[in-house]
Amino acid sequence: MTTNRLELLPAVDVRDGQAVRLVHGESGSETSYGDPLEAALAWQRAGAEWLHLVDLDAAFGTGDNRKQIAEVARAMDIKVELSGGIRDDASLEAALATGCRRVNLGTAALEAPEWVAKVIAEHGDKIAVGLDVRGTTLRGRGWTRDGGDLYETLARLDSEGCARYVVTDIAKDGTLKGPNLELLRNVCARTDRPVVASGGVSSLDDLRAIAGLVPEGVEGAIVGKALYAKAFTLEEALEAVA
Ligand SMILES: O=C(O)c1ccccc1N[C@@H]1O[C@H](COP(=O)(O)O)[C@@H](O)[C@H]1O
Repeated sequence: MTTNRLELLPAVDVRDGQAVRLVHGESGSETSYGDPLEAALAWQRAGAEWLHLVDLDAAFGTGDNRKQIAEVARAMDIKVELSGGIRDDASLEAALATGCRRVNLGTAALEAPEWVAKVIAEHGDKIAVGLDVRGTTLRGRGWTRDGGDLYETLARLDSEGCARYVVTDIAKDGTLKGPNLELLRNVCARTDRPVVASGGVSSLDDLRAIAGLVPEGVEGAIVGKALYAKAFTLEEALEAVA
């Protein structure tokens, strides 16, 4: 169900215990922004309704930050979208046990389609799928491996009842080069499920442009680097899309 106002999801991506931002999702491109809990609490204090919380080590397969991620999720009064390394029953159960509002499945949607269909049927809108793309090719395992065609996978997930998609243009992610509005429009044209935009937001005008796609099915936007780089404040961002 889409709302009229664009939802904003400030991001806290955790690598090796630190809040970081990557460029194009590339391992080794990290800029560190300190303690993840402090970052998350700062976004909550600034008025966020959602937190997009990512275990990057689990996504890359370089370990995990599960205990710390659970502490952050549990400390939040706001809704949490949790992702990274949720690929089987045990990791899904652990993620949902944090009290998060929903989880985002990436690699599993590409490599374990039967399991994903099963958990969509079991958990409904607690499951979103992250469609992380280069061009129209999906990428999994920390965005290091090709995982099939965007629109074929979208059609399959739609038929299985997937409630929502988080669409990331990897070429834009962490670059402050503006969102891929064409990609968002194209995905919205192929599904009636809400879409959360991710990647490239650099300015309040970018957020206003994404907000202009709400009637087409965009429900929210993840904002990372721009907030950490202080291109604008979260308060200004919330005001811009109000
Ligand atoms: O958010 C990133 O910058 C990122 C970079 C590289 C890989 C993953 C990234 N993010 C999130 O990870 C999940 C996918 O994890 P998995 O494939 O399910 O283990 C995806 O939803 C992104 O939100």
